[in-house]
Amino acid sequence: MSISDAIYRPFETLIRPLDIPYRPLPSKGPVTVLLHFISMFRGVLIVLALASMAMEAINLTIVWGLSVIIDGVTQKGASDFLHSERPLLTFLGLLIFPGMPVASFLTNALTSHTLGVGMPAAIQWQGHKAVERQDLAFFHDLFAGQVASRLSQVASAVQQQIIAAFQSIPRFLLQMVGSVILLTSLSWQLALPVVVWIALNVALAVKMAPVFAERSRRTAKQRSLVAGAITDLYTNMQMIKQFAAEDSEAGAIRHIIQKAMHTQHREQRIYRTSELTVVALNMALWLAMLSIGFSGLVNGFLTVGEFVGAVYILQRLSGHTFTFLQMGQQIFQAIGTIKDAMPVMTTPPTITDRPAATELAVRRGEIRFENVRFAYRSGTPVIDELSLTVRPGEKVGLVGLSGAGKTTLVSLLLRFYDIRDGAVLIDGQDIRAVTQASLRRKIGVIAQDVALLHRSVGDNIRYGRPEATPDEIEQAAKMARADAFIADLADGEGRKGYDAFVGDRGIKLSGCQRQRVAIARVLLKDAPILVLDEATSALDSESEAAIQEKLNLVMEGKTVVAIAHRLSTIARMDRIVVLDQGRIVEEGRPDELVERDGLFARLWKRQTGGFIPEEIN
Ligand SMILES: Nc1ncnc2c1ncn2[C@@H]1O[C@H](COP(=O)(O)OP(=O)(O)OP(=O)(O)O)[C@@H](O)[C@H]1O
Repeated sequence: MSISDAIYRPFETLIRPLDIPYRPLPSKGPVTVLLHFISMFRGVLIVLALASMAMEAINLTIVWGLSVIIDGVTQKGASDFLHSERPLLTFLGLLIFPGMPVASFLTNALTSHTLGVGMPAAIQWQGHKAVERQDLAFFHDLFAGQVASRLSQVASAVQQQIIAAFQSIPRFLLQMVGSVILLTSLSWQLALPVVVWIALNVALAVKMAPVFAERSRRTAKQRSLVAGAITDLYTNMQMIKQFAAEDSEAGAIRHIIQKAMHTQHREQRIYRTSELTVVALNMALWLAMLSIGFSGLVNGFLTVGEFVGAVYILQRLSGHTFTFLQMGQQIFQAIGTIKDAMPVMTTPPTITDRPAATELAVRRGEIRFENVRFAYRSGTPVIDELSLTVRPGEKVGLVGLSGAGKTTLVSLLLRFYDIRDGAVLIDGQDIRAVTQASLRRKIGVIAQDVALLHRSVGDNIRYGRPEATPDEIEQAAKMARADAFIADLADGEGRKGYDAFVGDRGIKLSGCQRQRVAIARVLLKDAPILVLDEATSALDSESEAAIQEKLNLVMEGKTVVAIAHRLSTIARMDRIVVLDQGRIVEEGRPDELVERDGLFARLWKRQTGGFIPEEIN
């Protein structure tokens, strides 16, 4: 172990932020959130407060010693004083060294190594655990960038302020009380203006606190709006460039930044005005103290040592009021930041596992929707009294006009939303009575907009089954016919094949290649139920034939619910269910439905080039 390890490791490992068990954040207000995090680190924070109070006590003792030395030397002469007061001088010397540097190192190491690193990590981790539990509707309502920026703003604001508070508040309080006591012991006439000055400062702080809090909250909100808008822009850069909308988007961002600046200016005005008030109070205190001091020297109720001591105390006290004021501002800024981020961190998730939730056991793979009614927040039912049984191993195609409720129905099966009335059952088990994780593990999804993470292709396929071996991954890729293009992949960092990164959301792969990766992923997952959300967009016939062939492979032996747009998929289904405004209006084999001259037949007839048109007149 190196010397540096021996010195710093204990501070670095004093708290292990990622091992602290998750506790839901209180939702009663920003102060309760601050207290929540304070309680997480209370031991270290108490030590920090004691260490910084020790530093202040040392400082005050040195000031007291200084006035005793000045008076002793003037009264007894230097050499007599040195002889008679040796123990006092030794004590003061030990305080200066090693007392002061040791207390200072301890405070700084706890502040920077232990809390400065550990606290934001813990806050970010706990915040992430809170966000991760949220249901999909939460993410639809917020910019992802805004969520991320709020979390990191909270992490940095909270840690800075908690540390500053524990380091400075006890120290400042001790300094005030100690200064008043010390001044009183020197001369009560000197202590009096300080007491009045403290009372006026406290009154100012109490008056300004709510104003600071409100202004800070507004600034934090504007700041996260800027971050959210910019993230939204960068995420959709391709679309923006397609419309050559860079200039108009820049105009919008400019407007948001301008607004944020305006809010910050308003906030800073309040702070500067309070600072000016504090300066005026300090000036008044200096004037009062100097007048009393000089008249004390002239009239003999003060010695030179007492006067020098008083000036030194005053100089530190008035200097620290600024630090204290700044800290007050920062604490309010932190409270504002927390207040703004509270909806992100403390909204209780609406979809949760019941305490007695069991693991979903799929033996046959039957899906049953029983009188299901569902509406998004807007209120009008999107699924209306719908009953449908998908037999084990059956392949059901959902067909209907855009907005009929097909995607919603599939989201309900995955329990992305909870239904208002009715039940969704898999092999007789209500999906609300089983854990969400076990439900989603049993359902493979191939969505029309294949989402890939910015990781290697291999890792994206492994997402289907995290414990899969490299051999199994390659096997799945081979079955999905993805192996050929994967072998040729290379990214900017020189990674090749399965290790090559795919770009944000898989942007570096073609649509067809993304589909194949998605198919390999689902093949690897090998879930008994498959949900297929087919793209409406046209594929060239060769790609379509290739994808269809792979889909056959994935669907084999599974219960399938497919949002089917392509004729080739529709034809392959055992049964077609036609939805209109959240209700089943027709169902049957594809050929039967063509015969029956209903909505499906109309959709079928209007097909051009093999795809169902989005709208019919
Ligand atoms: N997250 C959401 N919040 C609120 N309303 C939604 C949401 N998602 C869908 N809707 C609404 O619910 C209705 C049904 O939408 P859904 O996506 O289920 O239709 P769909 O049949 O899958 O359509 P498409 O074929 O165009 O994908 C639509 O009116 C839509 O506006």
